[in-house]
Amino acid sequence: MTRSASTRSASARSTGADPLVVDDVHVALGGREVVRGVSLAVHPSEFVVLLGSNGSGKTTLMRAAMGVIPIAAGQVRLFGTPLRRFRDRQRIGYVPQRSTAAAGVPSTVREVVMSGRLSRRPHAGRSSRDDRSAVAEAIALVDLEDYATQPAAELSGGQQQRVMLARGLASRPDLLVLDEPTAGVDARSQVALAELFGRLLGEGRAIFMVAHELGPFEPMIDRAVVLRSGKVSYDGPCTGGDLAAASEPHNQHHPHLVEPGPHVGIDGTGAWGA
Ligand SMILES: Nc1ncnc2c1ncn2[C@@H]1O[C@H](COP(=O)(O)OP(=O)(O)OP(=O)(O)O)[C@@H](O)[C@H]1O
Repeated sequence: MTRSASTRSASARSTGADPLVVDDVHVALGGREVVRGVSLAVHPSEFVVLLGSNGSGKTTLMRAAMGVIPIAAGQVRLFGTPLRRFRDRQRIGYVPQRSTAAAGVPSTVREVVMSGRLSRRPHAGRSSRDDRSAVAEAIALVDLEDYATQPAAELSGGQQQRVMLARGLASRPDLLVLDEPTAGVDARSQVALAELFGRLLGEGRAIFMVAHELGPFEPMIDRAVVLRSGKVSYDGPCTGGDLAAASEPHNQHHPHLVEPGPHVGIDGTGAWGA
């Protein structure tokens, strides 16, 4: 069992700058402002989830915070450095929404995961021993050792998502940024993912994740931030009625907040599904 979220944060927060600070950020897409003055922070070793109904701006905010799309106003700081000056990309493992390992290129699982080391090797070239051991470690973390030399495109959808997660972990990031990593992932794999997150958080890494359901992650989450029409409608603990109230009436994606289902503990089977 992992330490409680609050204990983890209290001990880790004393060291280093916050992995992510979003300060009054506005983002426009197609001439429409879809993120409207959002502020939030992810502290060291914290697990923060971003919730909200479809179209509330979660992916847009995450992409803007990662520098993928421009910010119209406001500021993002990564590990204390303004986004435009941030160069330590290896400190962040970003796994975008619906990312699959099948990009039409016949790369093996190991090659896809190795591409996650590029931020540590700006001049490319041959991989180092450290690169290779980090890649092996990341593949082991998602339990895909048996598939390392197989073409990634031949794996199931769930396995490909794990390949992309391993790619995000390959640089041994201090902040993991994940856009719906559990979409379409079966309950057993979610439990395994929660166990993996518990280990990463225990090592002092922070996680910022877009989710539609909290499932087995709930006990380890420090804070939930809810977006509604591009604005923060809630920022606080992910238990209790306040979160459910903030999500109303757009809580169709958070059925557990309305009607708790059977609880899946993080000490479950720990095995990944297919
Ligand atoms: N390229 C684009 N051009 C114009 N509008 C866009 C574009 N991409 C997204 N939008 C709009 O921006 C709004 C926010 O979309 P976004 O994908 O950030 O929401 P979301 O909360 O992540 O939704 P979901 O839960 O469905 O992933 C939506 O109204 C969407 O239609």
